[in-house]
This record gives sequence, structure tokens and C-alpha cells, in this order.
Amino acid sequence: MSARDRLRIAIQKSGRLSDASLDLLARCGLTFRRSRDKLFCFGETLAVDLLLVRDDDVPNMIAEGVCDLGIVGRNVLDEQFLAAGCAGQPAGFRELRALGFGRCRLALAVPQEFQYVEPAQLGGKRIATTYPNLLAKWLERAGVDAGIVSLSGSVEIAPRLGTADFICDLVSSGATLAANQLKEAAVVLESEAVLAAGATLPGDERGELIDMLLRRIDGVIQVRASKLVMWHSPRSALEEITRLLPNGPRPTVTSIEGLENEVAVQAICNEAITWQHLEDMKRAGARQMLVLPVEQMLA
Ligand SMILES: Nc1ncnc2c1ncn2[C@@H]1O[C@H](COP(=O)(O)OP(=O)(O)OP(=O)(O)O)[C@@H](O)[C@H]1O
Ligand SMILES: O=P(O)(O)OC[C@H]1O[C@H](OP(=O)(O)OP(=O)(O)O)[C@H](O)[C@@H]1O
Ligand SMILES: [Mg+2]
Repeated sequence: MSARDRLRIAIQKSGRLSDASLDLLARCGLTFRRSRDKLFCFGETLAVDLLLVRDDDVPNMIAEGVCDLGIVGRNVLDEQFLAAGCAGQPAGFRELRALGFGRCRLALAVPQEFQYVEPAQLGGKRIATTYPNLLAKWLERAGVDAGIVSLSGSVEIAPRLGTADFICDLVSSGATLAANQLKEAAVVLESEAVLAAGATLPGDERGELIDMLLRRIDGVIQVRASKLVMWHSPRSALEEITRLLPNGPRPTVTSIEGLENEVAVQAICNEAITWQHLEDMKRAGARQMLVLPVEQMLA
């Protein structure tokens, strides 16, 4: 087998997406031998190797055929997709799957004292960002003519330095904005880590490997979101409690020896169970609630 018969996946070498990307691939059954320079990892279990790179380089490496797949934030992928379009080139990469980690949003932020109501207030102002193409598209859709100040980092400080009036940057908890006396005003893009691939998938063994990997990724994502919820409650409260759970699962109901009106219930939920869910269930009569992770699932 020549080296390029093997599938190559590019992931972020060191950053917010690195551990979760490696964890996802491990859950898909891939293990790697790390080379000494740690930029190339040879796949031991399957003919799938890893390249460890800066996240910004992932889309172009796919477009150039250096690798077949990549894990990168949608924010980076979409920005570079639009940039290629502006340069009159086909992008050569696309999103195959949303992966459910690295969630954040590209947001417009304004000084805390600014009363933001609508995009029209941005007209004629300067907005600093590292995502000029995504911002330009959003402004165009909103019909607003504003100046875009392209920076390569430390965007949050621009309003204080007077180089811009507002900013457009990634936000998760909002702590960075608050530390810079800014507040979120509008969401430009909801982002998370995505699996990216070339415009067309390889038709050889690599294509088969991609199909298999996609099936495993889909399974991992489904299981990750799934929880087994268990509780005790009066039989009469069962329907109301079940309705409180996301997606109204079909519960398995077991009677409890010696307690005629009580039941033990378990249900698989395919969405996150929050404390609020549990408190609502408790108010409706549920007790002894347990939420357990699902390890593997075969329908
Ligand atoms: N605060 C955040 N919370 C959650 N996800 C985030 C957050 N900030 C960024 N991300 C996501 O993680 C990706 C990688 O972020 P990171 O800060 O590690 O990138 P970077 O500094 O550009 O790294 P590199 O050195 O690889 O260029 C971002 O493109 C985004 O998709
Ligand atoms: O809303 P928050 O939870 O505060 O997160 C937002 C911050 O996180 C990211 O930066 P990161 O911490 O990755 O540092 P970087 O800008 O050096 O990459 C992003 O660029 C914001 O600055
Ligand atoms: Mg980067």
C-alpha cells in the first residue's frame, strides 16, 4: 500500500479543539503512534493517519489534497469558504458533519453603555474582527454599510484603543467581553467543531474508510447525547413527568414490590438533561432520579 492510499485527517495541534478531536477519533476506534516531531501520527488500528496543524491551515490542506478530512471550527471553515469565493476560486472543502464540541458564536459586541437595538445603528461605524468575510456577509444581509477593520488577534481591545467602534469576535461564556467592558449585541454565526472534507470524496479505499468513519462518528455523537434517566414516582404522575423530558421518550415502567401505586421508570433521552428538567420532574412527583451516560447503543 503506498503512503497516499492511507486516509489523512488534519486536526488542531494545540488549542481548544485538540483534546476533543483526539477523543472523538479514539471513540471511533482509531489509535495512533505519535512521531517524534508530533506533527504526524501513524494510525495503528486502521489506514488512517493524523496531521497536527494550526487550525487555520486545515481548510487549505484539504483543498490541496494534503489531507482528506479535517476537524476545524465552522467559524474558520466558513470564513475561508467565503474568502475563496471573493477571490473567485472554488473553495475545495465543505462541512460533512457537525461534531457537537467547541461550541461558540461569532458575535457582534458593543461597549457596555451602548444601547444596541438594531443593525442599522452600525451604519458608518468601524467594526474590528478576524472574520472580515463572515462579518461582511452579515452586514450585507442586514443592509448595513459599515467599515471592517481586519485584525489578526486581540480584537477586544480595539474599541479602547480607538481603532474601531465595535467588534465581531468569538464568544462562549462572555467573560472576555465583560473583562473588556463590552457586551454581546447580535449573533453573526453559531459555531462548533465540524468534520470537513474535499468537494468530492475519494473513490478509492480512502472513500470506504471515510464512509466507515462517518458511521462511527454518527454513532459516537448519538451516544454522547443520550442519557438513561431513571426515577420513582406515583403511577398517576407518570404521564406528566414523561412529558417534561425532551422529545417525550417511551419509558419502561416496572412495578415496585409492596408499593401498589408506585412505579420505577427508565427512559432513554436523546438530548441533554438539565438540572431544570430534574427540578420540574421533582415538582411533578418524581423521586430518586438518576441520569446515567450511555456507553454504547445498537438499535
Ligand atoms: N471561548 C471558546 N469556547 C468554545 N470554543 C471556542 C472558543 N473560542 C474558540 N473556540 C473554537 O475553537 C477553535 C480553536 O480555538 P483556539 O483559540 O484554540 O484557536 P487558535 O488560537 O486560532 O489556534 P491555532 O494555534 O491552532 O491557530 C476556534 O476556531 C473556535 O471554533
Ligand atoms: O466568551 P469567552 O468564554 O470569554 O471566550 C471568548 C474568547 O475565547 C477565544 O479566545 P481564546 O481564549 O481561545 O484565546 P485566543 O484568542 O488567544 O485564541 C475567543 O477569541 C475569545 O477571546
Ligand atoms: Mg488559529
